[in-house]
Amino acid sequence: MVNAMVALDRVELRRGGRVIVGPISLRLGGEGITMAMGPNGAGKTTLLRALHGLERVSSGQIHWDEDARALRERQAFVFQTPILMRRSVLDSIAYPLRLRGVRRGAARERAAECAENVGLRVSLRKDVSTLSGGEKQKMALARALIMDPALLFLDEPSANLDGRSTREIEEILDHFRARGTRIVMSTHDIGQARRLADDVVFMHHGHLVEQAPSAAFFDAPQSQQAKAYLQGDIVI
Ligand SMILES: Nc1ncnc2c1ncn2[C@@H]1O[C@H](COP(=O)(O)OP(=O)(O)OP(=O)(O)O)[C@@H](O)[C@H]1O
Repeated sequence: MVNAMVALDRVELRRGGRVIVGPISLRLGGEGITMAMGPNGAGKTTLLRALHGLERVSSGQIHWDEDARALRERQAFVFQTPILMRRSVLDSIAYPLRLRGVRRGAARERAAECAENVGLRVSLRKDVSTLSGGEKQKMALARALIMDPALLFLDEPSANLDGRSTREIEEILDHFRARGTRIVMSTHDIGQARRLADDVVFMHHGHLVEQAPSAAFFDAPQSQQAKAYLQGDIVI
């Protein structure tokens, strides 16, 4: 297990003629669950996407530690709105394995196990387009987990889920953290953040406002913006 994972050095992302994130400098360690928090439009999704390599950085640098290379070779992203393919649930989950040349029978067998692990209790022969929002999210999580990722990004993974499904997802994430999966995720669910986070990155208007271990952040947030956000007030 690595002790440090990634350092952002004055990273800025500009889109449409304006800065949407940055400049941000921060360092993330190599273990546990980092929770990106902050109001709508704070830049959480953009930050996660940039870390996953989906967004071009306009200036500054993202330095991955030498030891983090092994993590990066096995990374996955669960999007807020799952990407759907015109396939059955089983074949959608199996898809990443099929892409890597795993035979259909073996890939489907593993896909069924992953569906079971995330509590996806539907017929796996169904077309994914017929799933409910929460079921689609679980399908997306199963599809990410089938690769047994070492580094997992999740953008509000339980935004569409009811309480029970949310807890099921949290148990799964807990389980993967315990197995050493490094998780970086975002949520607006403060209860979820308290339950899961090891450390918090709090953003506002594209800037990093605060970064702290979870207990310190929730017990004694330092910034007015974080205090307001945690109290459910409007963040100015
Ligand atoms: N491709 C883009 N072009 C222009 N602006 C963008 C682009 N992507 C994101 N933005 C803007 O950047 C800002 C940050 O967006 P982002 O989705 O990262 O925020 P967020 O913290 O994840 O928000 P939410 O909690 O609402 O999901 C927003 O103002 C958004 O409109």
